[in-house]
Amino acid sequence: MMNLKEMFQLSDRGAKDLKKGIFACTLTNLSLMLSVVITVQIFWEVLTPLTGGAVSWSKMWMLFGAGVVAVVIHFLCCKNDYRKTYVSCYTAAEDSRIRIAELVRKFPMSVFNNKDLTELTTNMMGDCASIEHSMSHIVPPLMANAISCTLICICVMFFDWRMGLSIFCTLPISFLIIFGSRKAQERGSQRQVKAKLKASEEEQEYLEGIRIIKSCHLDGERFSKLNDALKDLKKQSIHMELGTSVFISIAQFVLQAGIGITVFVGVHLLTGGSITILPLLLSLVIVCRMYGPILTILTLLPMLFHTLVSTQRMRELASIPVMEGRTDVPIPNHAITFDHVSFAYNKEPVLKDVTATIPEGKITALVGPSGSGKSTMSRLIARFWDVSTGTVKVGGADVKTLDPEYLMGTMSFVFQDVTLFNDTVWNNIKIGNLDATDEQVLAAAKAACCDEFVQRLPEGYNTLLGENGSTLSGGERQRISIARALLKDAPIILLDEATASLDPENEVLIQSAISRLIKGKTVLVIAHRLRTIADADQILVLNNGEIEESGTHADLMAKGGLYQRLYQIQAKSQEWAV
Ligand SMILES: Nc1ncnc2c1ncn2[C@@H]1O[C@H](COP(=O)(O)OP(=O)(O)OP(=O)(O)O)[C@@H](O)[C@H]1O
Repeated sequence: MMNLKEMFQLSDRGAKDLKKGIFACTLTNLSLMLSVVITVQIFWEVLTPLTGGAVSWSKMWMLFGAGVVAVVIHFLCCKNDYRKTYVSCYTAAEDSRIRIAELVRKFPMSVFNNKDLTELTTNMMGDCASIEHSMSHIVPPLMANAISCTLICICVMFFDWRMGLSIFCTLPISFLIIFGSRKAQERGSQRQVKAKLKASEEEQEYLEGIRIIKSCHLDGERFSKLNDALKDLKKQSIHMELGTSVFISIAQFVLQAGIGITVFVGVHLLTGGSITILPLLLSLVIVCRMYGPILTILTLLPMLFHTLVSTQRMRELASIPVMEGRTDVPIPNHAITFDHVSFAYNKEPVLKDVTATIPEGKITALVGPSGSGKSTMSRLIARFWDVSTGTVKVGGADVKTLDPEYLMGTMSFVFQDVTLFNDTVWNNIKIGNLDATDEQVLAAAKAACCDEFVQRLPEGYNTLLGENGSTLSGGERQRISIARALLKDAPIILLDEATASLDPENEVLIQSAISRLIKGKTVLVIAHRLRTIADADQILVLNNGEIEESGTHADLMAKGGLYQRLYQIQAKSQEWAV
């Protein structure tokens, strides 16, 4: 049988806290029964004149006093229950979210090809929220009610087994109805979760593409896709709720038939002289008090089944193999080698038997037609993906054996599509090296030609950049990413040159920033504008996943092959005018 930790994908701390929450909730439930017992005693005392006796006021005062103590005990139990339950649920949700975030960091990029970001966001936020809700509002009351009901059931059985049987005889049938419908309820939950994912995906696509939608008048078509997804979500949610409520209602109806049975059996036993009025009274109070928690259990169980669908998805996420490797392998130099490397994202080969060396401290340019595999080569160096055959080595160490974060410590990336965080300019630069001093951050910003445009921003380096730095121009964003790389000061630089034509001023600034960045480093530059790499120490020409030519600019121009053709086409294109 699965334990709580496994069932809800909790950390050790989360499982321990959940047990504490259940214990506290059980105490609260039992403390409530104290007042029931005292109420029955008071009734009994009040009814004494009916049996020819007299009310004992000293006993009555004692019972009132006990009632006040019972209320105080119940209040203290509730307080403890709230504290334990809510601390445990929010701590567990925090642990789960952090664990998923750490897992995601270690996933190979192939995972992101099969899973989109909406699904991961749903895992991180939706599923964790569902577990958070279960741990606060479902599991502790469910378990506590089950424990306290069992204890009370045992006590009642000892007190009078016939009354006990009549109170609880409908219970097994109600539970059978709920458990018997579990598969159907889970299917409903899965369909609802699927519809939720689809709706989130459509919403995200709609919002991200809003500019294209407006400019191309796609409002009707794109909106109808979103509309359909939202309608389906509504339909699945209603089906799920209605499907569940049918079973809950039947189970509750069956359970409440127990009240009639208790009254019937009680009166029968009383008139037959088998019991006195006190056990009958006690049974009636218990049946009224007990059915509340049992009805709650019947309602909470389907919610628990729903949560278990979420935890199953988290279990699947946790079972994806992460990229691991060693951190104690020395990397004595920073030359990079490709040794008979072949690679495919899916079935179609993208790199075919590539063998090449990117020498230490030199600039190697990678050129070739679009889709020839240039970016793929740089991704394999950084171990974003693992090669299918052959080896990629950095400083003689096979990157497949290295821990991805350890490997990443040796290199800096400057991509075309710069990712900026919704934070200040300063913090966006500092991401390159969180241990850098203020002087170092400022020096990197100046060397990357950022200082001048940052000074013009309303709050300088403290200006918030907005989501993905949407307030900056392409050239400014690229300069921030160069400043990050300068700050990181890694020995290997992987540079993806901007394809978008920059204005001459920006281009000069970026070129000068890049020259500072690459000084003395092992550089692999993916070049789109061939004139910028004429001085590279080595140029590798990729075509259709194979290295077709290599040499210096002069060698390749003299050879008259693909490089020369590409160079001439670009030179011609610069003469074009609109
Ligand atoms: N994540 C991915 N999943 C599947 N296929 C991919 C993925 N990334 C790239 N490809 C495919 O691999 C091939 C090589 O892509 P790559 O980005 O390496 O080419 P490139 O030479 O850098 O192109 P460009 O100059 O246009 O940026 C292309 O056919 C592309 O469609």
